[in-house]
Amino acid sequence: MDFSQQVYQQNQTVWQESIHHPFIKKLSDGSMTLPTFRYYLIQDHYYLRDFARIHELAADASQDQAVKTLLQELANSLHDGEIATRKTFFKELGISQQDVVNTPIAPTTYAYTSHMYRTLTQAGAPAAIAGLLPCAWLYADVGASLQGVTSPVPIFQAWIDSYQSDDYTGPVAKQIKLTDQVARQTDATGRDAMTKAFSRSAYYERDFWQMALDHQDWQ
Ligand SMILES: Cc1ncc(CN)c(N)n1
Repeated sequence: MDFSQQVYQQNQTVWQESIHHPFIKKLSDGSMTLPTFRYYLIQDHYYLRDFARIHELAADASQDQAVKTLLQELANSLHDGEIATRKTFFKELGISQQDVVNTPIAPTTYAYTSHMYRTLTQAGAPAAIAGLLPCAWLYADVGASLQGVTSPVPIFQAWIDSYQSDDYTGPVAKQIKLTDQVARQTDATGRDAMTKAFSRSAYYERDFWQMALDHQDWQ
């Protein structure tokens, strides 16, 4: 069985807790408050900046030219796709640069991004690549789970649409293939580090939704 399928199956409990999380329910039925959505978007702004940066750093750290090229491509598609879409959400909701500056990174965002940097520096590019995968893949699954659902709040629906589009799901398929390719080129110790990185990211993905509902802070 491919590495991706193996870790996907191993992490189904936490994965399904994400897909069925009250945050997703509130987005799709329109009951989420705008302050909660704004909180999520600002934390996700911090997250996506580091997420893109880790693609670039993993590309630099990778020995294989094809892997480097694909990671760079994925970083570019993040900037042109998801990060660009978020700029339109910020505009629509009137979230300014000053609002971002005034909002500290929250504990779960801090822990999740720190986990990805730590994985890269301590376990290397293959584990970092595995740690990036739940982020991409889970949101595609969330999008798929909401096919046929229309949120009554247009900006929530725009968020849902963005994870159902081919522009999003195309790169995800490439990222799954890339992770499997890297796993095949990695020894058992390296694959063990990849497995841990994937599981920890899946865990933080679920906690990210809860962080937003709780408006988590450092108190
Ligand atoms: C925390 C998180 N995880 C995943 C995604 C989807 N790339 C995201 N925007 N934010």
